[in-house]
This record gives sequence, structure tokens and C-alpha cells, in this order.
Amino acid sequence: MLGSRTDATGEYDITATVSWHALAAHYPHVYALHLRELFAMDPERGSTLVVDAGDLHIDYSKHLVTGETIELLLSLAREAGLEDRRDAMLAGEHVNTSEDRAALHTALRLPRDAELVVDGQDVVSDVHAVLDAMGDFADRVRSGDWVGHTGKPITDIVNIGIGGSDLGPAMAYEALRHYRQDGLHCHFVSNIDPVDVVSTLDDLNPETTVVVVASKTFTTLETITNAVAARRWLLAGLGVDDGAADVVAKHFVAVSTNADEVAKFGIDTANMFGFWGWVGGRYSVDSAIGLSLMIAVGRERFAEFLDGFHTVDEHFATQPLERNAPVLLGMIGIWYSNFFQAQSQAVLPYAQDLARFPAYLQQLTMESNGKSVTAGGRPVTTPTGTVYWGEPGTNGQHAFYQLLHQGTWLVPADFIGFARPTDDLDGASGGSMHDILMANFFAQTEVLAFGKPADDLAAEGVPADRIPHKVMPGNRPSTTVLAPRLTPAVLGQLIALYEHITFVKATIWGIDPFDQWGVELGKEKANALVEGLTDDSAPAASHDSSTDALVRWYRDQRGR
Ligand SMILES: O=P(O)(O)OC[C@H]1O[C@H](O)[C@H](O)[C@@H](O)[C@@H]1O
Repeated sequence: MLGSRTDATGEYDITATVSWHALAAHYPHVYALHLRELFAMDPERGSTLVVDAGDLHIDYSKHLVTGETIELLLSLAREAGLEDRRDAMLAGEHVNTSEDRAALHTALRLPRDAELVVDGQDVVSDVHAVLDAMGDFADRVRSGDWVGHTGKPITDIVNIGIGGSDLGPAMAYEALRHYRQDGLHCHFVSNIDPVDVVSTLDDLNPETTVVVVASKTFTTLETITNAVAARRWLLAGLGVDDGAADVVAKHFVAVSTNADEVAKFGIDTANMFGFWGWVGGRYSVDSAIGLSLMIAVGRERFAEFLDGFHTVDEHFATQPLERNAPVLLGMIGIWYSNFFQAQSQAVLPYAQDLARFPAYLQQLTMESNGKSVTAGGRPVTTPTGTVYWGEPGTNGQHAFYQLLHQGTWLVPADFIGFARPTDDLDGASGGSMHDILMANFFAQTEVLAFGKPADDLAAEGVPADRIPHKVMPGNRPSTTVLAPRLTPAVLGQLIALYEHITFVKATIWGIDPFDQWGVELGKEKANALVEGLTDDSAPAASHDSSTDALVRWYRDQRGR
């Protein structure tokens, strides 16, 4: 007997749906099978359980699924209304219910001739007006036409922002290293630890530096504090007063939705690049928040980056669920989270240029899906969210892969690799280093899936007492994502793929992936504690006994 499928708010209890129950009944059959058996039962699965999205070639054959599993997962997606909800998001409906607004990052990459009116506003022309303004500014900086207070062209851009106003551009700047203009360097300051801003500015010349203050709200403590520090550094370095608005105008621009706060800070709003409330911070690298990236790679490459996103948006919007990469991968993620009880997901780029990609995905996925009530405010009935983590291969192989191979946790892993390298060298004994990298990539996914049984070890003459230690259990699932090369378009495609995977999971869980109320209390508490730490005459004790004692210890040891 199924439980009630809807509550008083009309929300589904996803765990009470027919498909959920069918998946629960199906689970023991799959659990009983090893990937070796799945491949033996269906020798073609290596070429059938694959899907292409744009330039991304995705193999999901090394997952603990049968054809029936996929069918049941897609039934669950349908029962949860995934297609309607996707269409509602793409149309600009207020899918961010707790903040009553749209989540329209997909509009940021619509082509100029597309049409989308949301809340009475022509979104596409707004987006392209900002892109044009960014492009003009980027052109001027890149050509040397934009000069600093002393007439020198700009050599360094310092992006000051945090969270979504930092991770996206910082990650993409690294990823697109090969597309940057020589002689122009971007730096990213985010942490309120003064070491971040000091160590960055120490090496720079204020005469040739532009600071991009990137903050959706323009009230974030870290960003405003760092921006004030950078302004002091700049004016002191140039030997001018704080009142010198014309000097600030040549060295400071803002990216924000909040013109009032930008003006209050002392940045001319003529030097402000706007975006909109419907762009979430973690979905904003393709908005004006990408300004520093655009300066580095140029407006044409930035347009290719946006086209890449759009390619996967179109795929997500139009492909049947059976051929829809974000849907398949999102639903397989649900399978592991809610049936295998997996808690984490490794992301393993075999590309040094993607070193920051796992950190970027942590904000995208964990700030989105780290929720324990549904969009309607009811406690969820099943685990949500997934802990994303990872490092580039092959570094991870010599660090944490031991747990992936022989540990007790099930950790599904995404392997991301490229056919053509951005750099290559000859290997020590022939071949190319990139081929050696990719040999490791393919070897790891193979060993994770198929392992090495005790019989094989015995046949090789491994002593009996060593065999239990050397057995590789295998049956560890992975997705392989391959692309021809790490280009701006491919990077956009990869980001959009994970954005939509995140959305698919949120839809099944019935949560709002576009708010982040959990971050707020920590901010309030930090603000409340600042006075106690900076003003010795302030009362030291006003919190719990642990916090009070720690604050006393800190003030004592600090010695001022
Ligand atoms: O861009 P800002 O308004 O400065 O916000 C920066 C970041 O801080 C917040 O606390 C949120 O958790 C993030 O989603 C956001 O990206």
C-alpha cells in the first residue's frame, strides 16, 4: 500500500510514488550483480550506454544499472514532473520559490536573436546590452586604450569577489590558460584573511592595475573589506587622496545588481556592469561576473564559452529523457544517493587546467542541494545533497584513490578527459605525456569497475596471506566524460551539464536549489562577533560558554 503521494500543499512525497517503490523493489536485484556480470550479460553496453551532448561524449556503462534501472529512473523523473519543471525554469517562471523569483541563468547564453520576455522585460536584449558593454571595456583594456591615472596601459586585473563572484571566473581563467592574452594577468582575491589581498597586491603596480569589484549584492563583508583595502593600496601607491574620484574611476569597476551600493562605495555607476536578481551567484560565471575572464580571453572567446552553455541548454530542453545527458546523470545520481546511500561524488579531471573545477562544483552543487526542507517547506523524506570533491588525476591516484578502490564507501566518480592536450611533451621513454595521462585515466575506470579477483592473484602466485589485501573488489561505478579539447565552448558545456544535473536532482528531491538561507546565520554571527574581537572595551562574554572562552583565549593570546 502506498502512502499519500501529496500533502496539503499539493507537494509530492517522492518516496511515496509508484516509481520510487518500483526502484526500491528493483534495487536488490542490481545490488546482487557485479559490474563484471552486467558486462557479461550485455557485452554491448560499452557502446550502447553512451550519450553525446554537444562535444561531450559521455559513457555511463560503468554504472550499477541495467536497462530496467534506467527505465524506472526515467519513470520517476516523469512522475516528479521533471519536464514541466525544466520548461518552467527555462521560461522564467518563479521556480526559486523561497525568494519568489526566476532562476534564469540559461537566458545569459541565449543568442542575440532569441526572444524571452520575463516579468514584462525583454531579457535577451538586456543580456546582450551588458555583454556589449563588457566587450567594449575588455577591448579597451586589451588594446591598451584604457589607461590608468599615470597614462600607462593595464597589465593586471584583480577580481575581488567571493563564492559565485570568485569561483567561476577563477576556475575558468585557469581552465582557459591557452586563450589568454599575453601580458595581461588576472588575480583573484576572495578570502577576508588579509594574507589574500596583501600577497596579491604586493607584486602589483597600482599604475597598471584595474580592480574589478564583483558582488551581486555589493554588501558581502569579505568583498567590501578587500575592496576598501585595495582602494587604499591604490591611492597610496599613486600618491593621491581618497577623495580622488577620477583616479578611482580609472582603476575600479564594479560588477553588481546593486547600483546604490556601488555608488556608495565610490565607484561611478558608468563603470558598473549589471546583472539581475534572477541570476544566482553560483550560476553567474556567464554573466558580467565573468568580466575578468572576458578581459583575459577576449569577447569572441567569451561568446564561444556562452555558446557552449547554450548547446547543452538546448540538449537539456529538447532531447528525450532517454538521450538527455543531464537527466541520465542526474537520475543515476539519485539512484546512488537514495538507494545505495552513497554520500559523496568524486570529480576527477584528467586536466591540470581544470584543477579548480571540483571546488567550483562544490558551490554549484552543495549550495544548491544542501537543503532539508522541500520547496513547500515540509521536511524532506529522503537524503538530499551530495558531497562533491576531487582533484586532478593523476595526483589523486597517489593520494585518495586507495579509498575509492578498496575502501568501504561507495563513491561514484566522474572522470573528465580530453583527446587533444593543451600542452604536450615526449614521455621519458617515448610516447606523449598526454597519452600516458590518458592511459592512467582509462586504467583507473577499468580497475574501479572490474577490479582483480582472488583467483587471478592466486594464479599469479601471490601468497595466500597477501591475497585479501591485494584483492581489488571492483564494482565501483564511474562516468567517463570525454571531449576533443578543453576549449571555451567545451568548458561552457561542462558547466551547463553540471548545472542541469544539479537541477534534475533538486527536482526529484522537491527542494529549491536556488536559495541559500543556510549561509546567512553564519554571516550575522560573524558580524555580531567582530566588535567583541576588535574592541577590547566591548564585553567579552555574550555567547555560549565555549565561544566565550575561545574568544577570551584569542584576545589574550593576540596580546593587544
Ligand atoms: O556576489 P555576492 O553578493 O558578494 O555574494 C557572494 C556569495 O556569498 C553568499 O554568501 C552566497 O552564499 C553565495 O551564493 C554568493 O555567491
